[in-house]
Amino acid sequence: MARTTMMALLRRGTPKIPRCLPSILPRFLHSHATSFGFKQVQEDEKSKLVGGVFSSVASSYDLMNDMMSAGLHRLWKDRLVSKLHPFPGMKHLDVAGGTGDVAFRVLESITSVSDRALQEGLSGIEDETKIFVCDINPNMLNVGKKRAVEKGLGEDCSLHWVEGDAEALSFADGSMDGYTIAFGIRNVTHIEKVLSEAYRVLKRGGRFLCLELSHVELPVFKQIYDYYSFSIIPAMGEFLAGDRDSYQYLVESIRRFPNQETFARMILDAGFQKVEYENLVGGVVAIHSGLKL
Ligand SMILES: C[S@@+](CC[C@H](N)C(=O)[O-])C[C@H]1O[C@@H](n2cnc3c(N)ncnc32)[C@H](O)[C@@H]1O
Repeated sequence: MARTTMMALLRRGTPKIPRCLPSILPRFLHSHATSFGFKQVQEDEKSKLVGGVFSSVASSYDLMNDMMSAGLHRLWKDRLVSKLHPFPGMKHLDVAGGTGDVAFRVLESITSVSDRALQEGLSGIEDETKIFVCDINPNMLNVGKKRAVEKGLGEDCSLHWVEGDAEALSFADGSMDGYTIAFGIRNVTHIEKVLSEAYRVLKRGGRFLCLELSHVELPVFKQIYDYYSFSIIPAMGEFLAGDRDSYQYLVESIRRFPNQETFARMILDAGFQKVEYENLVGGVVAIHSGLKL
């Protein structure tokens, strides 16, 4: 009996592969482990988990930012935008733009340059400014759109809200004068892909700027900062936003992010030149910059 079955199989040739296997197989073969805070998860799971974090924190995000940083995030974002040197007519992309904090600042800065030029009687300034806020999470973008309306910018045709992934942008090659990413890059699965996409969409001469929570080296300050991060912030998340786990992830993800030097090297490897960084508050935050020449 067994012999006849074997013969039948041999006559039929190669056994049939289930039809769904080719589509499932690559996922098993190519999905690697990656970090989600201090946990190890599969790569394709990470973006879902990060999505869950930001959907959960969207409505309390701006309040929590103010509470956790004692309002300092506003100064850090001002610093980021001052390094961008925004100008009227600029095409700017703010990736992981969330609720629009950086984009509003870029627009404000451009408006004040335009107003000054008008006051000085300068004419002929090209003003087809376009600022794109790109984020993977529609909940964060929706909070941003509401804020734009509250600020009287609901009808402003310079601001564009785009749902999209930093690792695979929908913008054309060489289409942007500036690219910013604030507190976003440590949440992505492949930092290298984000950097190469930033490089691709920038024009020659375009500026890349990244504001990110970084690494504190000074020993005593580090101890205080660690205590604040791991004991106070998750408790604040629980008390103010009813969500301890998301804030626990946020602090863990900071420790997982490459240090200032390593990250600068990654930006260089993506093709950028004149790469430098500035530490703020002893390295709690760093602003990295580079040019596409
Ligand atoms: C901490 S928030 C920062 C928001 C804003 N840039 C700010 O500084 O207030 C991080 C944002 O990154 C977004 N994000 C995470 N992964 C992303 C990805 N792969 N592509 C685009 N946005 C992403 C989240 O949805 C979230 O809005």
